[in-house]
Amino acid sequence: MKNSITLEEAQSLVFDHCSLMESERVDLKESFGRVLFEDLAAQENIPPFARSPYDGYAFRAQDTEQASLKNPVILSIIDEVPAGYTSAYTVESGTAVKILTGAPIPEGADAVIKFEETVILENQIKITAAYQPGENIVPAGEDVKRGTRIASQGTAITSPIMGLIAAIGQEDIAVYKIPKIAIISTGDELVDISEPLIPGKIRNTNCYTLFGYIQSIGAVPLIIGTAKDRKEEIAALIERGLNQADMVLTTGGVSVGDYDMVSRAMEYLGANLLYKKIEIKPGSATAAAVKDGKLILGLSGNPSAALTNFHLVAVPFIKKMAGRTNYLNEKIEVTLKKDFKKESPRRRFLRGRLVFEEGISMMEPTGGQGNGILSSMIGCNILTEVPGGSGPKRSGEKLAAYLIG
Ligand SMILES: Nc1nc2c(c(=O)[nH]1)N[C@H]1C(S)=C(S)[C@@H](COP(=O)(O)OP(=O)(O)OC[C@H]3O[C@@H](n4cnc5c(N)ncnc54)[C@H](O)[C@@H]3O)O[C@H]1N2
Ligand code: MOO
Repeated sequence: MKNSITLEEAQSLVFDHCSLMESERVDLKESFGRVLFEDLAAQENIPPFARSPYDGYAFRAQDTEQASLKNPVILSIIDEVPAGYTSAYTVESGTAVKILTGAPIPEGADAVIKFEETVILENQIKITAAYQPGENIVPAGEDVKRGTRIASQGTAITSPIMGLIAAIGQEDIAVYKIPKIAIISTGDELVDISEPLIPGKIRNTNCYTLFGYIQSIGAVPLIIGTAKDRKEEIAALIERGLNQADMVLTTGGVSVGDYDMVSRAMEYLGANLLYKKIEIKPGSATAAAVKDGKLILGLSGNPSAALTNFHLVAVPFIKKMAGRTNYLNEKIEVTLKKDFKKESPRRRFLRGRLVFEEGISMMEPTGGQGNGILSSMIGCNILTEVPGGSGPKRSGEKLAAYLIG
């Protein structure tokens, strides 16, 4: 077991114990946000045939080689092809087929003229300019060529990917199963929303905040319950969580106090403790263990300490387990919009919002930075890093930040 490690060491220790979810097949309509278990390639060209992007006439470009205002070319209309149909005729020299937007280019034709650019005579059209082969023709495979990869394994399915899956005619897709995440709250002081708030007690907020965040990353939260500060009670709930879910999150009871029982409960269960304490602020109070191949991550009771760890350790882990190949928080550079007056003897993460001002990425703090403050998580979409050993930071200074969510 390691004590007091860096964030990166903690991430690498938990990633080493990450088993990817198995696969299942889902209907296309159920696939939004699911993670692809297979590479998707186009078996056919999209679109499948060369088509007209305009309402007009299809003809042979060669017929118009000498065409000009003074020397117009007259072509006979031999057929009409609306979208959804094909023409039975072959366009020979001197002929044209009336074509509607989206219809396949008839055999023999290699150019299209828009209605408004022709003079329409009875059963004939007049063309007064030369057209090049391929002009006004959308080739087969313009969007995606046969054999091209549309999306890779490990990608979360987005709306355009859904559309392209439809384009290749796949009704169902292999995806990773959705991970279930157990949430356990610990602390004698906690009461749930339905219970009276008697002196000395506080409402359990962590459980609901985590519930929402877990849903927001496409995993399924399971509230297992609240344990008093007794290692046996916590261990029993962790055991239940391990039986029902793919990973267990606890909150509270991970610091050094007499009642901080979570790591003791992990040991009591026979779990393999990976680490205690990460060198970050907030969120140093934490512990991680593995049992039955599943991760048990002990988060702090303090809401922002818990959420800093959640976003920097638990979320990448859950995304990785869910099959995502892009599971790490994206790192960007931001300019501080306001001073941060405190010193940071230890590496610190500030809660804020990414805003753009005159093209510059700025960090606007979302509120108080104390480790017990939850309200500054509202609107927070980046955690900005103040390196350990820093003095106060002034507005205008540039810092690294991690996108969360
Ligand atoms: N002597 C020391 N004391 C503390 C240290 C230390 O290094 N030496 N570290 C402090 C830091 S930093 C933190 S963070 C906390 C971590 O404490 P725990 O993670 O063990 O959490 P608790 O003590 O159980 O609770 C802390 C705080 O959060 C409230 N809480 C707990 N659960 C919930 C919940 N589900 N919803 C809302 N709020 C919750 C709890 O009532 C406490 O106020 O330790 C410091 N102490
Ligand atoms: O140790 Mo606390 O978890 O930094 O805020």
